[in-house]
Amino acid sequence: MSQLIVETNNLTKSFKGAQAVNSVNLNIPKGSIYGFLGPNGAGKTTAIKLLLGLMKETSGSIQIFGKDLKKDKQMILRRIGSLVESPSYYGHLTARENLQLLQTILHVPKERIDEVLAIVRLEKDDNRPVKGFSLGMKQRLGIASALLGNPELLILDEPTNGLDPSGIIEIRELIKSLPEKYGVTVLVSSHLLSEIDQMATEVGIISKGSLIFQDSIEVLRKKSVSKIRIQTNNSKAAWNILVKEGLKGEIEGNYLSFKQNKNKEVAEMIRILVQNKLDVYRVEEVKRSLESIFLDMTKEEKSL
Ligand SMILES: Nc1ncnc2c1ncn2[C@@H]1O[C@H](COP(=O)(O)OP(=O)(O)OP(=O)(O)O)[C@@H](O)[C@H]1O
Repeated sequence: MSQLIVETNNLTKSFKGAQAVNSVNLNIPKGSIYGFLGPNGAGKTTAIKLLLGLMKETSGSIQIFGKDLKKDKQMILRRIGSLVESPSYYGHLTARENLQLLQTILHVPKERIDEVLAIVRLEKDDNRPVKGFSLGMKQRLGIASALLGNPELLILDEPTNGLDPSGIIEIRELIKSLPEKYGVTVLVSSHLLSEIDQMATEVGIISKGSLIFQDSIEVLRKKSVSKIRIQTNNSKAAWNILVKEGLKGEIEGNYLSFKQNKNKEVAEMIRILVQNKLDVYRVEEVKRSLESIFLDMTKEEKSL
């Protein structure tokens, strides 16, 4: 198993008895883009604040870079960059001036400012006051600030919230490039599955404080099993013939639907129907969308 950058053990945070984060075991592998997915109020921000030591857990423990957050907080936090809620900056100062302030606090070389401006593609706007920036540009400056200290782990809480479609694509592409180009592990939260689907390699789904799914994006995608729908000139007759041949299917309106979806099985079904003089109008593959899987998981709150 690959090395875990973040590992939590029964992490729990209660507010007046209500559990915002409930026995969560996060496993974030090194070099991954971990998509932390959940509807609004599910507990994402609370969990992230616990990882950043901004809040104290009620129970459980947090290991980051293989060290206990309670024991080695300063050392761990120095190796993390984060963007939680809106980025903070001075609007009357330029992007470069804002980064210079941070650079002196973090004691990183001046050249790092040009590097992070280039990573987030703000090098041409570096001398403009930030108050004139678009939301997407401000968000990119927030990510530049988070990257300034050369972090090994970058934590981004809903970084695309409030952005227009082109801003969303820019931020997504930027995040996707980070592990490979700069060796950073990324934890990114979102309430949109489509967002996570397009950038994450690992996924954790949180609902009402509990982690209900955690695995690779491929495993989540496999849950969208497909079925085959066939439309003929006589659904009932077609169904009778195929069932007699041992194929299990269902009638759905004008269509027959079958779980058999291997090429050979589909070809066999069509051959049987044609040999029995039925007209085959359409053969389609229907996939359950990831969106519907996510909705089912978060509605039923059952572990998968
Ligand atoms: N400081 C607090 N005091 C009391 N309750 C809180 C506090 N912070 C969060 N909560 C509650 O904890 C639960 C989880 O909230 P959290 O902000 O972590 O969710 P979230 O998944 O980040 O959602 P969103 O995307 O809307 O921010 C919510 O029910 C929220 O009301």
